[in-house]
Amino acid sequence: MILALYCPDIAQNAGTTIRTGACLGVPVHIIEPAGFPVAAAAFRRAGMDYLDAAGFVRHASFDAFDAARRAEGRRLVLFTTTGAAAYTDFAFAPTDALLFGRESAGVPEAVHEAADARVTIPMRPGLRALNVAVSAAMGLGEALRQTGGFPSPAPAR
Ligand SMILES: C[S@@+](CC[C@H](N)C(=O)[O-])C[C@H]1O[C@@H](n2cnc3c(N)ncnc32)[C@H](O)[C@@H]1O
Repeated sequence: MILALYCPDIAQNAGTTIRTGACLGVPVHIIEPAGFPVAAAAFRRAGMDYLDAAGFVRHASFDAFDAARRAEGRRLVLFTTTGAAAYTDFAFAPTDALLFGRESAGVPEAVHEAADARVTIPMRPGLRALNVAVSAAMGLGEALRQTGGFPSPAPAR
C-alpha cells in the first residue's frame, strides 16, 4: 500500500499525512508541483520529527508518478467527492496506491480518468469536502483494515 498526494497546497496537511504514513508503515508519495517547498529539509525545519521514519517519495509530475506505480503493478484508487462508490464497499488490495487530490481543486479530469477506481467517503448533503489529511487517514485505515496491513502492535507491558 502507498499513499499519494496530488500537488498538495498546504504543508501542514502533507506533514500530517507523512506522519500517518510513518506510524502505519505506509510510504507517502508527493506529486509536484506543490504549494510549498517539498525538500525533506523544509519538512524538518517545520518540526517533522517523524520524517526519518517515513518513506517519503517525490515525483516531478503526475505522469512520472503514474509510470512508477504502473511499473510496480499498483492499481490507482482515487479518493474523490464526486460520483463514486463508498470506500467501505470497495475491495482494497495490499498493493494499491491511494491517491488524494489537492486542497483547492481536487484532481484534473485526466487524473480522474487515469484512476483504476474512484471511491468516496460518504458525507452529509450540502457540505463540500473533508480535510485531505483526514480523508487520507480514513481511507488508509479502511484499506489497511481490509488487507490486514496494520503494523503489529508493541507488546503489552
Ligand atoms: C479538500 S478536498 C478537495 C476539494 C476540492 N474543492 C474538490 O472539488 O475536489 C481534497 C481532497 O481530499 C479528498 N477528500 C475530501 N473529502 C472527501 C470525501 N468525502 N471522499 C473522498 N475523498 C475526499 C479528495 O481526495 C480531495 O481531492
